Amino acid sequence: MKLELSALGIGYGRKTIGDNISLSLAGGEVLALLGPNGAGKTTLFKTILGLLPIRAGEVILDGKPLAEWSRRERALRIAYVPQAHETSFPFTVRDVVLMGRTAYIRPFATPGRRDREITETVMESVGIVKLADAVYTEISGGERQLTLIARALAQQARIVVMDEPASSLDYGNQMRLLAQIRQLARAGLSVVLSTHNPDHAFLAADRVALLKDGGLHAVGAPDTVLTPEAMKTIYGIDVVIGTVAGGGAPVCSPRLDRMPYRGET
Ligand SMILES: Nc1ncnc2c1ncn2[C@@H]1O[C@H](COP(=O)(O)OP(=O)(O)OP(=O)(O)O)[C@@H](O)[C@H]1O
Repeated sequence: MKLELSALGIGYGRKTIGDNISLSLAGGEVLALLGPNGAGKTTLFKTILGLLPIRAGEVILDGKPLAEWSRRERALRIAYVPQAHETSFPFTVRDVVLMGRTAYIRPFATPGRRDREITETVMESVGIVKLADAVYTEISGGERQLTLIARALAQQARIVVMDEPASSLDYGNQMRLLAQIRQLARAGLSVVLSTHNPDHAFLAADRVALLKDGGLHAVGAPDTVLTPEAMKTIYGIDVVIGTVAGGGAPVCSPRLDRMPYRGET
């Protein structure tokens, strides 16, 4: 399963948000998308998913333009983890996860045993079994995020698009999610995730794409793209990037001597 964006233009109505975005995603690859607030990450994801119209260029899914796949065919191939703050009806967590099986259930049919088994398995794998009967609108932001991740996994698509999947998770769940993303990639799935944390890209991504001012600023391996120069250009922050002794992963750390509060008493 391969996803290709070719000179893609994204936006809303007459408003252009991004242009000339060309990217490809291979099977088994994890791509992290970074960029400032409002850069267009969610807009790009929604365009890839067919939720927003393509303004220019093409999205090619497995050799065929996105528009030529039916909604159901797309759902069998691409799963989406939206940002968790988007509201929803008061379903139980189990029902929300089961919704990931929709594309597999015939119209007017009820979920079968296999759908229910897969639902239980993915709830187990993201650690939300104890929440299964809780009402989705009455759980925490992080628990909602885990529920949406489980729903996407239940969909068993070959491509998973995740919009800031770690943003509300505690430190343990962030690391477990990143490990799970690597596990999905090892199983041949492709994952695109947006993140505001460069360390997450170092931990889990094969490639990084930096989105800025409506276009791709850089695409490549995390250690070639996430440089102090790029962080300064994208976020306006001076950082150092290095590996922590004692087995730590590469980290991006702000330079204390350049922090705005430097000099305060
Ligand atoms: N429904 C909409 N109609 C018109 N413009 C929109 C709409 N939703 C978002 N925008 C605009 O599109 C731009 C990109 O928004 P988007 O949500 O894609 O950014 P993002 O990179 O995901 O940001 P963040 O990191 O803050 O989540 C923003 O300037 C925003 O104001």
